[in-house]
Amino acid sequence: MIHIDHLSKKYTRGGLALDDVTLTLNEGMVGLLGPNGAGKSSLMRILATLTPPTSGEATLFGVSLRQAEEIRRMIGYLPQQFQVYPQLTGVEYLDYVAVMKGMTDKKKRKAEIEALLEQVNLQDKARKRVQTYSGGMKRRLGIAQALLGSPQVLIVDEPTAGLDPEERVRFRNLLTRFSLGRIVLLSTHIVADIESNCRQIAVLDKGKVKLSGDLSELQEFGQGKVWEVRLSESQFARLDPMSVVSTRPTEGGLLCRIIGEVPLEGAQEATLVPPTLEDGYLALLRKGQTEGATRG
Ligand SMILES: Nc1ncnc2c1ncn2[C@@H]1O[C@H](COP(=O)(O)OP(=O)(O)OP(=O)(O)O)[C@@H](O)[C@H]1O
Repeated sequence: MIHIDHLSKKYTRGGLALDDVTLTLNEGMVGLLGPNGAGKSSLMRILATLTPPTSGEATLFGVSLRQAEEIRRMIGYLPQQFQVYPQLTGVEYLDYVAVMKGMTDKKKRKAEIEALLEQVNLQDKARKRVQTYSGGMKRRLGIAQALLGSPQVLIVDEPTAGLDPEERVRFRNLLTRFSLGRIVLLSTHIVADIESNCRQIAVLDKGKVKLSGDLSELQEFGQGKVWEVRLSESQFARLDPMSVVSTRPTEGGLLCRIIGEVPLEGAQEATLVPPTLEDGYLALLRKGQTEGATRG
């Protein structure tokens, strides 16, 4: 279990990135969702002991962040900006990381690296220099290094950025298998990344926890707030773009899926529709902002 207790982070040259965050994260896959600048990376960097909190505390399976050495032995971490020395091959790099993680048995190290390369589908490129890798391949190497040593806690910051759809699915399945009996904390701003396999989610926005619970709670948040309406082009032009989820041209005008408390004035055929998870997320982010979909 991870306990995060009244954690705040204020950067010297910036505002409050985390504002009194309290969360309990259970075993399994945990999705950390939030828009750009919400504080996801800051929280992950703190949990990975790369930056200290300004105030507050956290424990990972009972170990305090202040015991940084012990925490580092327990975790695997994939940063958002993953950099590798380009002259190394994938295998050389993974071997180096494995040694740094204290894996002294050469034979075991080799076997684990080979297994991981297969899991992230990098066997063919493993003996080529990293400078010849595509962005997605580098990301997969990053995932492999985070998984080395089967850490109790895996912290992955936007791991699917730059992966093609096939690799995205492969990766989700890999993490789901890995999360049995462990905690995998995955940050993203793509709802689909957490939809199929996260038991628990936490939504951050502007450094604050907006919601912590299971997926159904997030979806529920959109209940009674999602409408399908047919609009003329001029009505559409007056809409607050933030409230429009999707638009489809039809014979009678534009069919729009809209998030708001009330249907639009003058709109034809406004129908309240069941929310998707993404609708719930968007409705949650809009909470506190100006409600209503029209500007006049
Ligand atoms: N080193 C830093 N110095 C100053 N401000 C920072 C620093 N790192 C992050 N911030 C600020 O802290 C806030 C939270 O940033 P953070 O990177 O944690 O958010 P995020 O949710 O990971 O965003 P994204 O999805 O865009 O990666 C932002 O306002 C950001 O500008």
